[in-house]
Amino acid sequence: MPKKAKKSAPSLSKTAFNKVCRQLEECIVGEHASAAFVCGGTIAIINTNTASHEASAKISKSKSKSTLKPSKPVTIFWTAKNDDSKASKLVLPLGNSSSSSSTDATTPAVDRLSQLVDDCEPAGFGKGQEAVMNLEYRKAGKLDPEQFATTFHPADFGIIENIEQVLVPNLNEANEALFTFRRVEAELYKLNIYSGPSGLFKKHVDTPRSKTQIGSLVVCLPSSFEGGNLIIEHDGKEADFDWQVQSADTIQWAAFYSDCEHEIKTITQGERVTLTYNLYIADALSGASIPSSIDPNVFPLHGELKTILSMPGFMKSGGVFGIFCSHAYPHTSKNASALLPSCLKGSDLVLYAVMHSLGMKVDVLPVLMYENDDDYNREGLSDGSSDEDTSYSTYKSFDKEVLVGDQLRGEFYAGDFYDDSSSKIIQESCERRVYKKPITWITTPTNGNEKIAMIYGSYGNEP
Ligand SMILES: O=C(O)CCC(=O)C(=O)O
Ligand SMILES: [Fe+2]
Repeated sequence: MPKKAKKSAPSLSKTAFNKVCRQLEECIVGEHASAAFVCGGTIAIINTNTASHEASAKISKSKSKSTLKPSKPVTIFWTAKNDDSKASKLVLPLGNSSSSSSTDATTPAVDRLSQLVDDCEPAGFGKGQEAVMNLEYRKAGKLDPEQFATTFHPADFGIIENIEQVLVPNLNEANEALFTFRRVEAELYKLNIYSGPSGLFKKHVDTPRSKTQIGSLVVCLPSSFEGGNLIIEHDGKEADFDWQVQSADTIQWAAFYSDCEHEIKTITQGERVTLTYNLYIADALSGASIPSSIDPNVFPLHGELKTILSMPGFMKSGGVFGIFCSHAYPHTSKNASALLPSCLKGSDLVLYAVMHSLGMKVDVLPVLMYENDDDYNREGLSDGSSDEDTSYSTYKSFDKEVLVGDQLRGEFYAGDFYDDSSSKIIQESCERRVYKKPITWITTPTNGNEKIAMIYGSYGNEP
């Protein structure tokens, strides 16, 4: 038995190192797989003919979705296209007793709904930089927010708080704020009507209107329709909001991160009337910040990572891990790096918080070049004999190098770097912007990452 007691464990062999990295990868991929990217619920309408406490009782017994207070019927006011001196008014759901109290009670409610449909303009979408109108891709009507008013506001029903809890949680380490306290602000964006038998909106992402935009909220007003499922995808997972069954008498809503690809299946009958809102990250109003009690160490990932990182000999002399984000971010503005940690979504936020709480320094950086090569997922080959620290960057070997920028910034884009015709100055300044330390890549971009890049180049709800 060797007498000499070792002061520290030897570095891991390549084989052992790869094994640990694979474990790390599994934990992170598991976190990506379990993270939420949507939330939603329903709000019953108080039937003004029955006592409201009956309605409330009925709702509180209904399933786990949203069991918030019921809503009064929703009124929409707009100016008629042909007669802008005349304000039109419609109450949904149709046939609710309160609709007969309207000023133009002589017009049947169902005709006023048809009038609203007629007064909408056709809704376009964006294909790359271009505004496009293509009824095969999107068939819907729209009113801009300055063209209508509504009595509905999502904040009245706790929807904003629901969204904050699921999509924008505040994670604090032992009461020490990781980020400034985050709130969600909803900005009314459009009224849309998708009409049977052929209304639809094919796969797209919601084009970020600002660097703090994090998601979209769709509120489906009570109006009977068939079809029209809203399907939202992320990272191979799918959420299917089937609103047709309760469409006639319920408000139904869904919120999701705006980089998640989504579509509206064909509306085969009726009118699917929605209010859409852009969701932004906003700092707490002064004095309004409630310290979060969600500590990153509650996540299973925390324990798993801690075990891995404390393995004797693992990355003994330090190093850099590379992990691909699960979501896309608007990151080209000048203050993107200051904003980004607090705009992180889903599993990216959890990873950031967990790693930070384990004492790691975490940066969010842009990937400037990544080639999807057949060989990219191959683990570094190893003869199992090396004890060298320098072998660390070989867990994943990418055939083409993955280029990472040294920070997020407005003037940075990959084209700078690759354009052969670029002047020397541009190339030199790009050279300085590339992250220089060797990176041990733990994950590969998921299907989603690559698809997102493509989608952003193609279909958005705006150019
Ligand atoms: O109406 C919906 O369900 C979603 C609408 C939508 O995706 C959009 O307006 O961009
Ligand atoms: Fe959309």
